[in-house]
Amino acid sequence: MRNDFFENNDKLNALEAQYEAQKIAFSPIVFQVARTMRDLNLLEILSKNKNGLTYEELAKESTLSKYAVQVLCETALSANIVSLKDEKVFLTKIGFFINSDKMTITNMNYNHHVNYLGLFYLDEAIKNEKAEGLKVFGDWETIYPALSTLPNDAKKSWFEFDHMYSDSGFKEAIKILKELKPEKILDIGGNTGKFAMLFAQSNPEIEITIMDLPQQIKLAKQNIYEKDIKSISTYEANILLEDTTIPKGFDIIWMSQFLDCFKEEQIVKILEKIYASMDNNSEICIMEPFWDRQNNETAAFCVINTSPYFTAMANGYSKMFKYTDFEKLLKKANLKVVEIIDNIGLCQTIIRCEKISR
Ligand SMILES: C[S@@+](CC[C@H](N)C(=O)[O-])C[C@H]1O[C@@H](n2cnc3c(N)ncnc32)[C@H](O)[C@@H]1O
Repeated sequence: MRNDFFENNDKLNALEAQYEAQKIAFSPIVFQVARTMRDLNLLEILSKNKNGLTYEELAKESTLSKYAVQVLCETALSANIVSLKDEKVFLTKIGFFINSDKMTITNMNYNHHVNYLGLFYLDEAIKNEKAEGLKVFGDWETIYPALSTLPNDAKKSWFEFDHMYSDSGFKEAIKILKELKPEKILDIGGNTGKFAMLFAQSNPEIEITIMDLPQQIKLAKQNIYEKDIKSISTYEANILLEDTTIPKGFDIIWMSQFLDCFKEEQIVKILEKIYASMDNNSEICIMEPFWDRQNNETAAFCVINTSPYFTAMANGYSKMFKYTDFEKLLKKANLKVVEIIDNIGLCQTIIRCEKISR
């Protein structure tokens, strides 16, 4: 496992560094231009015209004005999204990824529809430890109860982002959980039931219970009903409330991209609550994208840069973890790590833990 990401990152000379700083200063503009070119089909048109197009030709094919095409293409040129040769515009490899790569498309939609407006309030959110950016969608303390009622584009982009990263690990995760031979699994933060339903479809003999907030359980119940799955039950609860207890009798307590929704003190309390529900044979399986356990720097970059969403939009206080920080919380909750499995799906790690005193 590599863990040297972003080391030695101060090697540029002053001029190079100043240029990099301008890329950051103008990054919202470059972002919006790239997205607009993607959404107005300009990148797609260029991808189909391998011999390049003049601004006039691109304007004609896109039914936009020459001014519109040129203003977008010049920013795209400066960002290496297109190249220009003999007055013709060509799509570069970066342009190709912006237009066609699923991960780039999903990240861009999520940043545009969920984060863009709210991140304006990041400084307030950082100071107040409150999701101040969420006011662009309504009067909410955290995004979780708001998820099912977000504007359509935001809701779709949020779920696509969430599902792309966690779903990519589900198949392997199911195999790993099955090998542990559980009879009953509790899926805390099971959201709309995607994991539970996938699990249940191939393992109908194993009982699985989804625990989540009422708004998500409502959607999960609908999905389970539509698929007519009998082995899934639901439990509506806010895990943070003092009087919420974790039901006993589960062999595996599964949490996928759940604990990153909370601050450190809350995570320890949640783990202690779970600990109290466990018997000597039960174990906790946590799936999280830890930035220091990724297998490449691109993935580490994506995971790290999800954290400011938690600050400005989700709750004001949680983040994506560095594993070396997270393991300290497990210790505090008296849990012993028995196995760490990296490279699950796009970016996930599964940690298996049991009670220290077992
Ligand atoms: C990032 S999503 C992860 C969903 C799913 N496990 C996955 O891997 O895609 C976090 C889930 O935790 C739930 N959640 C957040 N705060 C909660 C709380 N206080 N009590 C119970 N569930 C909560 C959210 O409703 C959401 O479904």
